Amino acid sequence: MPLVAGIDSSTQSTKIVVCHAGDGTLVRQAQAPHPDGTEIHPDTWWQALTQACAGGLLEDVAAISVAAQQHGMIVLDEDDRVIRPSLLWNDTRSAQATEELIAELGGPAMWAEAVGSVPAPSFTVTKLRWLADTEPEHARRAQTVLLPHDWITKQFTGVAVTDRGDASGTGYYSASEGYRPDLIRMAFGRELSVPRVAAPSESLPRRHHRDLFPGDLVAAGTGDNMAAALAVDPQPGDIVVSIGTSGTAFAATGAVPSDPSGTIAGFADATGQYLPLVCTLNAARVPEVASALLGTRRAEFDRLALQAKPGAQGLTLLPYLAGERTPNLPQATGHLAGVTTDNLTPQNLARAFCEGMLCGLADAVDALGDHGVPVERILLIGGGARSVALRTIAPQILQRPVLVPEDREYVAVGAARQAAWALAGSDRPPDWGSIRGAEVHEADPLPHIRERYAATRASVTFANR
Ligand SMILES: Nc1ncnc2c1ncn2[C@@H]1O[C@H](COP(=O)(O)OP(=O)(O)O)[C@@H](O)[C@H]1O
Ligand SMILES: O=C(CO)[C@@H](O)[C@H](O)COP(=O)(O)O
Repeated sequence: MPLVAGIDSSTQSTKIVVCHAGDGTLVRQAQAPHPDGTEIHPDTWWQALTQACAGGLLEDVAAISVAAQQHGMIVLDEDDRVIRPSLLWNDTRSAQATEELIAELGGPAMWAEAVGSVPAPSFTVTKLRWLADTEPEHARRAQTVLLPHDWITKQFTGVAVTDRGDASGTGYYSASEGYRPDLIRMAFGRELSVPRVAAPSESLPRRHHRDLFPGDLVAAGTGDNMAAALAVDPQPGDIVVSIGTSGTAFAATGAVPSDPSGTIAGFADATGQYLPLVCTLNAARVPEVASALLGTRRAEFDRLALQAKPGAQGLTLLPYLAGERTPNLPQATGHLAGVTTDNLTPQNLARAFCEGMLCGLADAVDALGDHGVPVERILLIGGGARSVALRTIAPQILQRPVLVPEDREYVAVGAARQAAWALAGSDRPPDWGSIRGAEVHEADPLPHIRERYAATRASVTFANR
């Protein structure tokens, strides 16, 4: 049976899985870390990819596909050289540019109508405005704008190609109408060259880096959330919640809900359908920060959080440690509220950091429900899904059964499935059995924790950072 590989170049690391093309059986995998920061030179991703491929990881692989963190802006000059490090999805310095662009098109509803989403500072279009305003010399040299997965794919194929899923996060691409060069002009002052949008199962010839990947075919690739959807194949009623650097909640739908409030991004998926998605900036790193403060390893942190009573005796965290995208508070900081002489224990602190982060995701799930997306159960993935504390507390806060599929790098698996689809040349992706071996977590919902979280948020005035 031929082998295929999926590459996930996400915020914190590059992960690669090699699978059987026919049924998705995992054969081997590798990963390499990325440095911290909200601005990264693409060469760094290439170094991590090369490191993960060491020892012939891709040597007998027939087709590969690259999925990557969405939205990052990579600008190339006329010789296809990277002009400056990429501003990532979690870089909030284009907040002012975002406000300006929303107003210039006539308000949020006009954006939702034009491209399916109201831009947040994550979106590429806002970073283009920031570049034009702040670094005119770099802007002057820019000829092409790419996303992270486009750039990595180009290293193998030599051509600038993207897919509708990742393109739908730029802010200048409409899943129904294609590119909107007028919006690039509006943001940047002139047009830029953009990658061709490949069909979902298209394959491209590999032209470069035979040393890393001797096989012939490269699939179109996609954004990391779109690849995760391809891996777990959410059915009607399933909401995928991913706890990575970002927290995301999304569903696969035939039609996209148009949300002029900007809470729900109207992304396209990697198959020809849609992926309405809510994204927070603060997810796995929230408990990580508390764990570092407490000097605990992960298992010990989880034990502490589960020793505390639900509600952490009133300790409430608003988890906006990195600013926030949903709700739209790019300059916000985190708040720990309700501290008393009795409740500031390591157990309560651990629990409050888990609960606060999950309350943000519960709001995200509710937003999808409020816009008509059926919400019956949660499929929990991402690095944070490995935490016993988060798995246990999630059904209490998300107030639905939580299924945790077997421990896999689902973004990389989805990319591998896209590679298998391109290799097969079939109408539909091959059946890989999606969420095999899922563990089901159920618990009585604890709405009072969310009510206190909402009341705390309503009581806080968010100062600038
Ligand atoms: N066992 C675990 N318990 C809690 N968090 C974990 C565990 N394993 C990994 N993580 C967290 O998962 C995060 C990485 O998740 P991942 O989905 O790979 O992120 P990204 O896609 O943003 O690079 C890290 O912040 C790490 O702390
Ligand atoms: O911006 C979004 C979604 O719109 C993020 O979900 C990024 O795509 C980064 O994902 P992770 O690396 O955190 O998984």
